Amino acid sequence: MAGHRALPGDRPANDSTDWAEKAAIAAAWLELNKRTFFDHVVVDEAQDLNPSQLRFLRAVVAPGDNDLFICEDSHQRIYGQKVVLSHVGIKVTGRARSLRLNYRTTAENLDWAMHILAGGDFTDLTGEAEDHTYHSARSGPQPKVVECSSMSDELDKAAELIKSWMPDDSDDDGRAPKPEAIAVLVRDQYRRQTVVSGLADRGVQVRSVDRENAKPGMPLVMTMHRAKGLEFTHVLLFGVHEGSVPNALKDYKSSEEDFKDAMLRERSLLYVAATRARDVLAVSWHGEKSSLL
Ligand SMILES: Nc1ncnc2c1ncn2[C@@H]1O[C@H](COP(=O)(O)OP(=O)(O)OP(=O)(O)O)[C@@H](O)[C@H]1O
Repeated sequence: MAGHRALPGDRPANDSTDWAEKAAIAAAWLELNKRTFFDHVVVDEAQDLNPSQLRFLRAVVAPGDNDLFICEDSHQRIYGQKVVLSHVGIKVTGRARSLRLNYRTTAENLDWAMHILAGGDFTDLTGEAEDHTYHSARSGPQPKVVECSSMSDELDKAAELIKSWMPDDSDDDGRAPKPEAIAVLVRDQYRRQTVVSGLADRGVQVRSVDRENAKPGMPLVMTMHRAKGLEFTHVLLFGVHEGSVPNALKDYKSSEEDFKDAMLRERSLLYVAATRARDVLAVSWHGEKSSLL
């Protein structure tokens, strides 16, 4: 079994090639020399791998029963471009299965999150259109939608919400959330800093989380990208306004195809962020409401 994690922050291992190029070179070497190193490889979050990384994974494992086990969710593709597995030599025809039951979040939160996906045109790694229907057997409150008049107002409302979510000393029935199970998710590091200091000014101490593991004891503030794969009992999506989520995407305006794909990733980012909430979800913005909402 092998593990590989590709993150946007991956830096070139030396000055000449980046990780995608290394994967392409390694795949070509393995194919040319007819070498494999593993009998079985399990891949998670495969929607975020690029073609050369997938080609490398195909090349490094010996063809046989259960050689490659790939988990992917095209709705959570927040990095990279669309890939079709058959184009990189991975044949899955007739062997792919869709999982539709969400164990994490409530039906109310899931419905809200699926509504964001509904405007997108998603395809899975087999190249088939992906439908947006998931189910949850759990239920809870409707997501809270908080329109604010200014940044200061949005921070005031965020502080109120977090205080109301914080465990009360008198709670001893075990149902109060742990502080670190409360998260504020923001678009970028700049907004993260604004939220951390704005909440501190309002008497709410929170912990900013970057690459390190989150420590317990305080609510957490992190980017939506950083929250991928994590879950919290309470989540506030802060600053969901036009120009933030979706981002301005100025770099993609020259090609319609690239722009559409970048917009799909923005949709996925908001979907990923919303589905981090197990129980309680709130979303706030000021200015122009996000067109994805
Ligand atoms: N069969 C199950 N019964 C009860 N709870 C489950 C079951 N499977 C998963 N869960 C719970 O659902 C949540 C999500 O599970 P998991 O992280 O494995 O899903 P995932 O598909 O990797 O999520 P994502 O990709 O959205 O981060 C976790 O809290 C996990 O404990």
